[in-house]
Amino acid sequence: MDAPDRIAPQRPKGKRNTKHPPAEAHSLGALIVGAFGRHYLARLDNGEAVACVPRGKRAEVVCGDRVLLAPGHPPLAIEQVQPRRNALWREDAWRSKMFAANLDRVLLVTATYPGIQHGLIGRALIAADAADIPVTLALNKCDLPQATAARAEMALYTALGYEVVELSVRTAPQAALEALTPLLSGQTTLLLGASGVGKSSLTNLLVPQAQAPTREISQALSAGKHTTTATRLYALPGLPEGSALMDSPGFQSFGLHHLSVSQLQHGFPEIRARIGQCRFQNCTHRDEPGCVFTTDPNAISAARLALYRTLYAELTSAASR
Ligand SMILES: Nc1nc2c(ncn2[C@@H]2O[C@H](COP(=O)(O)OP(=O)(O)OP(=O)(O)O)[C@@H](O)[C@H]2O)c(=O)[nH]1
Ligand SMILES: [Zn+2]
Repeated sequence: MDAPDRIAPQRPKGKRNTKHPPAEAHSLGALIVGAFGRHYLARLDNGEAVACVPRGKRAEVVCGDRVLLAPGHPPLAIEQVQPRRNALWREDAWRSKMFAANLDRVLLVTATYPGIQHGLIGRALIAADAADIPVTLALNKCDLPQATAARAEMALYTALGYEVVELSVRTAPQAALEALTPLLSGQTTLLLGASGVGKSSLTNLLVPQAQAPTREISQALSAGKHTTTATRLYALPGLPEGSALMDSPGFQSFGLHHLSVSQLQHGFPEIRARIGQCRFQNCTHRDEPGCVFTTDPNAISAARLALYRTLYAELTSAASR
């Protein structure tokens, strides 16, 4: 952990430095609800929203973090990040970057049209599994004629034990709300999906006030150029206290480079289920003789095996760099 993330040490009694009082004495507890590059928006425990910035250059702060802020004039300094329950990484051109913390669920939206992106789903399932965060898959645009074929494709995930919820956000918004309410109640949910699946439609349905404040906030923080990679956390109106939706527009892919091979394998339920069934105990399931995934065509689908092998190559080449 970087030094700026650590709490300021307690000074001995009687020698109190009034310029830098200990963090515990006056600091304000807050939740990071907006991340715009190096500018953050936090909600204080009294409900007030304030702009804040990390104290150290290298301090890592993400949406969903619980923090302690130094009192003063905004932007307030982020003095400490509380230990995270979990975190997720996103990939940009060259590296993985942490972007979300303290989640209860990932809601991954796909759509009958323009089609299901199995690579994105597979990566999301692995990233979330490694962070121990449950995933619910949503199939949107079930009003379209492509629904029958898409449903059949999604049956793969149901068979692997994942929950798949069917939605028609645009044509049946009330039914979508009813299907999602039990999942979202009292939880912090990260909403993800490829462009065009209906994610904005769903965000607007769940958080009607989402659009306007975002513009104001990003202008106030004069971080307009960062808004495409901004991550925000919205309280969900009409649901119990603590129900929140995290939105990360511009998200393209999960960062998986920090994962180990065993985390990768654990992220595939069908590989997890066959542990110990290959000839070699340390089989990597690529081209070893007697590998159950090569010899038994029912062990895993061809596409999922190909995804596993691609990710294996990515992880091991990243590790050797
Ligand atoms: N038929 C149908 N179309 C939908 C549904 N939900 C959203 N759409 C349409 O799908 C298109 C994409 O929806 P958006 O909400 O903009 O999707 P998005 O995932 O936010 O896409 P980006 O803005 O590109 O990130 C729009 O034309 C929506 O009207 C649905 O349930 N059924
Ligand atoms: Zn094997």
